[in-house]
Amino acid sequence: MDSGDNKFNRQLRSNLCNSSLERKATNSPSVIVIGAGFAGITAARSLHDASFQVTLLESRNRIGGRVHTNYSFGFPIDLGASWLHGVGNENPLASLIGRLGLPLYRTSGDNSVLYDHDLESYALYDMDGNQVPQDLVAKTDVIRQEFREDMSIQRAISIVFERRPDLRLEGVDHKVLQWYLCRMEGWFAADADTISLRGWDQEELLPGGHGLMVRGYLPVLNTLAKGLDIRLNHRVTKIVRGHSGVKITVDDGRVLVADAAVIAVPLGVLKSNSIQFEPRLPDWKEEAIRDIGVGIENKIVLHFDKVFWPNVEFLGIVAETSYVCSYFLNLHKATGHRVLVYMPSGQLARDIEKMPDEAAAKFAFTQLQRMFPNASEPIQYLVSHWGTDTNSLGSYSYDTVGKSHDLYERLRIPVDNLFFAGEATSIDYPGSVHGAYSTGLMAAEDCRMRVLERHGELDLFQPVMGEDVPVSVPLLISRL
Ligand SMILES: Cc1cc2nc3c(=O)[nH]c(=O)nc-3n(C[C@H](O)[C@H](O)[C@H](O)COP(=O)(O)OP(=O)(O)OC[C@H]3O[C@@H](n4cnc5c(N)ncnc54)[C@H](O)[C@@H]3O)c2cc1C
Repeated sequence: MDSGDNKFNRQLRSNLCNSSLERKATNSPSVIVIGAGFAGITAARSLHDASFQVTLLESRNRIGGRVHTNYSFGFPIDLGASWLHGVGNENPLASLIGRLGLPLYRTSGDNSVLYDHDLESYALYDMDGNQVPQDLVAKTDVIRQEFREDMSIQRAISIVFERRPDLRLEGVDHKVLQWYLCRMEGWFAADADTISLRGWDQEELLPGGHGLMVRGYLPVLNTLAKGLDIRLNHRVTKIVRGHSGVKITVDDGRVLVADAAVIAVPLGVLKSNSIQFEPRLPDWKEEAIRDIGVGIENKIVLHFDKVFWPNVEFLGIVAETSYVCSYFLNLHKATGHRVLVYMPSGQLARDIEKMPDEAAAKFAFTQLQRMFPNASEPIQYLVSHWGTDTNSLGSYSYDTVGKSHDLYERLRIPVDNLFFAGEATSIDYPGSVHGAYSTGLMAAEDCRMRVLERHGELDLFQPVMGEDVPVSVPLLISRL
């Protein structure tokens, strides 16, 4: 009987006759990295520096993925990630950003309201002077301990209110609570009725607060990508693995082969099954792909010719439901540019993504007019589409109700000579740039070890770049 491996080798040999097949003719181990976002570029950089032959395949006509610095206003605007979460040496990206001398604008302290997705630093008081949400948080935590089954945050809050009607908020207090929920939904890019109570405040936050990348994230990416063999407009459609290598098919029919592959495409893309795996991925991997949530957050960026709003970091509208609440990031305070960024998430983001860009910009402007009836019309706008873009199909991952946080680790674990990277493979920092970066380093190291073990050449190659590079230049942070 023919073993799967023999079949695979025969197939490879026959493909060598195919003019559309490419393989590099050198002896060093070869790796194909799929997806030139932060994770993929980091993995490719690391393996390249460890003397591997690396080819990086990217479906878009640009690098960066969910990091996308746009210059059409004449200055940098990040349409995807814009904050470094955890502005301190513990952040794996700190040394690189510090060496590049890129300035950061800290928008908050560690426990500020802005990023307090676990609701704990509320400063909301009821008419009697009680700090209501603190109590709400404590009671919500009791619900978590009491119920063995996981539930959504929204369900937990309603149980608290059923038991303690005195905690129910009325009038503006209720609306302000909805606004905080709206902020929390922004953090997870998902609605409160889908966010897991168990996972909700379990995320590890690095110390140092949150710093906006004032000049955009692109310079960091460009530095990591320097000198790499990056093939843009190469959408991978099929991945075949066997003991002797991997065979990767691109949408124009070309086939590339290598010793191993690092898969660094977004979780939303894996969920869509637009990449065929042969043989199929194991059940535990498919379950992880299915069960980790992917949320949506978008940015509608409005550029004005004059400033008509107050000099605060965030502007918000409170309302009866979190869906109707909204908030704008004031980039003028951080960068000096006359720009406000509207950031809808969850269902609202999904609904807005169905609109043409002009209507979406108008919608955001209408929200602004509710605060400033005399607001002048924007002179330019930009609208992101992270939910419907086939290259992302979502903004970032989050814990859904009843699913274990270990799924992130399952998504990361290699399958034969396939290694997985990307924000959704980070058990410590999912949904972040530094999480994606760390997983790129990890996948590269796993790949290097496994491939060299197989080649019996573990001593011949340099280790991939580690996270413990000394920080020689401090971060440039305004508002310390
Ligand atoms: C609106 C928004 C705001 C955010 N804000 C922040 C923030 O302030 N701070 C923060 O830390 N994080 C933030 N994030 C999250 C952060 O951007 C992501 O966690 C991180 O960039 C993900 O990197 P990645 O390499 O895992 O994936 P990606 O950056 O998505 O890279 C994957 C790459 O794979 C490519 N690809 C897809 N399909 C294929 C295919 N079939 N073949 C080849 N290539 C393919 C894609 O084009 C993409 O380039 C934000 C995200 C969004 C969307």
